[in-house]
Amino acid sequence: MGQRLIALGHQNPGINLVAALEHDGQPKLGEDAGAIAGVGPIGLPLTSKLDVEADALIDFSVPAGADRAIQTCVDSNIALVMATTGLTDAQKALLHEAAQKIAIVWAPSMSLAVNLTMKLTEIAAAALKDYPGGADVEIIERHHRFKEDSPSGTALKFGEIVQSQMGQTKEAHGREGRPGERPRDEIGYHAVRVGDNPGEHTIIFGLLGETIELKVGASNRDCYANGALKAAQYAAGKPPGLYTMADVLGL
Ligand SMILES: NC(=O)C1=CN([C@@H]2O[C@H](COP(=O)(O)OP(=O)(O)OC[C@H]3O[C@@H](n4cnc5c(N)ncnc54)[C@H](OP(=O)(O)O)[C@@H]3O)[C@@H](O)[C@H]2O)C=CC1
Ligand SMILES: O=C(O)C1=N[C@H](C(=O)O)C[C@H](O)C1
Repeated sequence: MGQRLIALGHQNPGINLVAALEHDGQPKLGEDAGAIAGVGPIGLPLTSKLDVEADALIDFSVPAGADRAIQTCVDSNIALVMATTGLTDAQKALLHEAAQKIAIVWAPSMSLAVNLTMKLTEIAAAALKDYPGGADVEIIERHHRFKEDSPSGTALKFGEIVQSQMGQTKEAHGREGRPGERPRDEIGYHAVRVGDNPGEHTIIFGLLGETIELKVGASNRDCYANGALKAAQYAAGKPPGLYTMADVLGL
């Protein structure tokens, strides 16, 4: 994601890239970030410390990196776009705390199509919450083989949206053996890891007699990078608070 952020940020006239950050142990520190991202040298060496003025920082890294990103933004009083998934409960609490001091856009998916599908999911879940006989909700996600967290942050967010409307109390992560009849008040999650898939989510509402499926998929990762750049523009200069991609996109 870092490489696409650099490439698309460099091409975007509304963005001025001032630093490209990596962790202390990254062997490419000092190399030009544009060259690494495939757009040719842009005069920004990969660095592990933010030592220039900036309006916003975008974090696509790992949970350990997210901690440092939050601290850097609070210390430097700059806006944060938190795109990293798989955060611990303690890190989520830290984000809420930091949002008292700085503007933070926090979303498991920066994609317009995904965030719009979240709205559609909310509508479907609200409409089906009292459906006679019950509606079974299953969420299937597919991602590339390199993904470290499962299920995806986006799948969990879809589940949260469904749960907020329909009130399910149980979760199932895959099924095997003889788990028996499916409880009505369960959300099922299924994480598929295949090749270089940039991300697909399907939310199934299964009724007796018919089925609704909401499906959203990326063709490449630029939807996430462009969304994150838009979120940075939105958050720069905003008062402290926790903002969503729905805020950024006006959904
Ligand atoms: N919100 C959204 O729209 C999206 C979110 N994501 C999320 O973003 C995150 C990154 O995804 P992706 O780019 O595919 O992952 P990658 O593994 O390709 O990149 C992770 C980057 O973080 C670096 N890193 C590793 N350890 C640390 C550390 N301790 N501190 C700081 N940086 C570190 C890695 O460096 P090194 O190469 O040396 O290991 C690498 O550059 C994931 O959580 C993913 O789920 C992804 C796409 C969209
Ligand atoms: O790791 C990825 O690739 C992605 N991660 C995010 C997630 O966990 O939801 C968003 C997107 O689906 C791509």
